[in-house]
Amino acid sequence: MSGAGEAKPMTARRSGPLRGAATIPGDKSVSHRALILGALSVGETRIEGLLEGGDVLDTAAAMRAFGAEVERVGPGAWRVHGVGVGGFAEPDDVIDCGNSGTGVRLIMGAMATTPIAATFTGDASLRLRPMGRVTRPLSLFGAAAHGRSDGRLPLTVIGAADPAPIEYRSPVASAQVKSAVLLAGLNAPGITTLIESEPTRDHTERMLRGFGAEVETEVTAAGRYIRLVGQPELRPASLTVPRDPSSAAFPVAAALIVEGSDVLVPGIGLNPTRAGLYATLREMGADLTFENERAEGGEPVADLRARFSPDLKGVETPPARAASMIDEFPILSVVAAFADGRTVMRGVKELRVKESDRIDAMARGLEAMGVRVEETEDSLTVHGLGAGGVPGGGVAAARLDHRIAMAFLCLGLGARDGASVDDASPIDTSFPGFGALMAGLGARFDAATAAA
Ligand SMILES: O=C(O)C1=C[C@@H](OP(=O)(O)O)[C@@H](O)[C@H](O)C1
Ligand SMILES: C=C(OP(=O)(O)O)C(=O)O
Repeated sequence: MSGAGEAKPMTARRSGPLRGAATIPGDKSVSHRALILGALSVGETRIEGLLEGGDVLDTAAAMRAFGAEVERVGPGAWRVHGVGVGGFAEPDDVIDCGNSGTGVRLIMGAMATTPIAATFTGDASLRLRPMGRVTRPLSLFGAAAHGRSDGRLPLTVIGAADPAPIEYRSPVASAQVKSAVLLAGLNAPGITTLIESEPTRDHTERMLRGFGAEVETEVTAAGRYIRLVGQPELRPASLTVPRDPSSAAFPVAAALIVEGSDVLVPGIGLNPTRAGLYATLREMGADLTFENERAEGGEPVADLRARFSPDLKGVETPPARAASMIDEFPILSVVAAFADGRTVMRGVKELRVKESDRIDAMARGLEAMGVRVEETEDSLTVHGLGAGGVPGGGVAAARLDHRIAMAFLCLGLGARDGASVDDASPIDTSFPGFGALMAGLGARFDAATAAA
């Protein structure tokens, strides 16, 4: 869905207490992988709790274009009839991955070792994002990629007819790069090895095992060696997608900064490779508890409870933690504005190549709300104003970035004069129903830009 829709300006007013339980949609990372691995297995996969946001719906459409049967059988309930490893058909049109870096990069990996060609595109945000990080390792399997300069979309991948397995050390801490290499390795004979220096989210490895592939991870002083045995026959699976911790972060953060709040978000995925925000919030002094810790669908989950936290303190987040909270820095920056003292986020240059340059988007938006910030290429510092101390009243540019839009709407709920975003429409890519869910807790969003 790459058409530029109409912008939807939105304003959040300063809110009374947020209270109640909030049902968060399914995890976006797990949802993409469930559709792709379902399409690569032989037979019928059943998925419950699939995220029905724009990004994942684009991946579902792409899997159909490569020949899988993908059918919605009820709310969040999907059926995928796969074509098997190496069984992808050549799509007869361009694959449009909309706003989704995960979608396009994982699908390029999944088709790169099958002798077919596919052309990929996306919306104005995705067309600016670097694809060379994926096409470079895919070329080592024997695939070719022809795109715009700097590997930008639109881009055509010609899959390798006679793929050879590779050993590849990822130069960036990226689960998308890792996953693209592992998915390509599925159709290469022998062992494909991906080495990462920092752990990144491991949903691909977990789910590949669940579909019957042999994947082992060895942690050494030289890095994490992830080895996949190629050309398995993937068995279809029945899986339930955990609720998305990256989406849960928004109502949780809003509860921490709005006086009198007490919010429960049940059944949230708490895979340690995703949980860095929650560790950070606790270090800041957040009143955050984890109840009913359990395992669901191969992933650890818990019920999170967040209460208003008037005594938050600024902290430093170390580079080694960045990957485990990479999508949460926008909302952490908002919480940091309501803390006492400085919060310094280090090792975050990957934020510059997300749906927007998130360091710049947060810095300019926070300044518009009366918050002082400093940035370097690789860090963001927010000078907190304490509980109730954020003036707000500005308009933040969302820049086609769902997380920037949600972060500033949450800020408005705790700021003296509220906050506006110029376009809330990207929110549907990852968190359909965000406005209704927040309204259910007591938040007020108006469809207009009130601030000047
Ligand atoms: O693999 C995934 O599902 C994702 C990996 C991360 O991207 P990078 O791999 O680029 O860090 C993250 O930002 C994205 O939202 C989802
Ligand atoms: C970076 C994100 O997604 P993607 O890379 O899949 O576009 C995100 O959801 O914050």
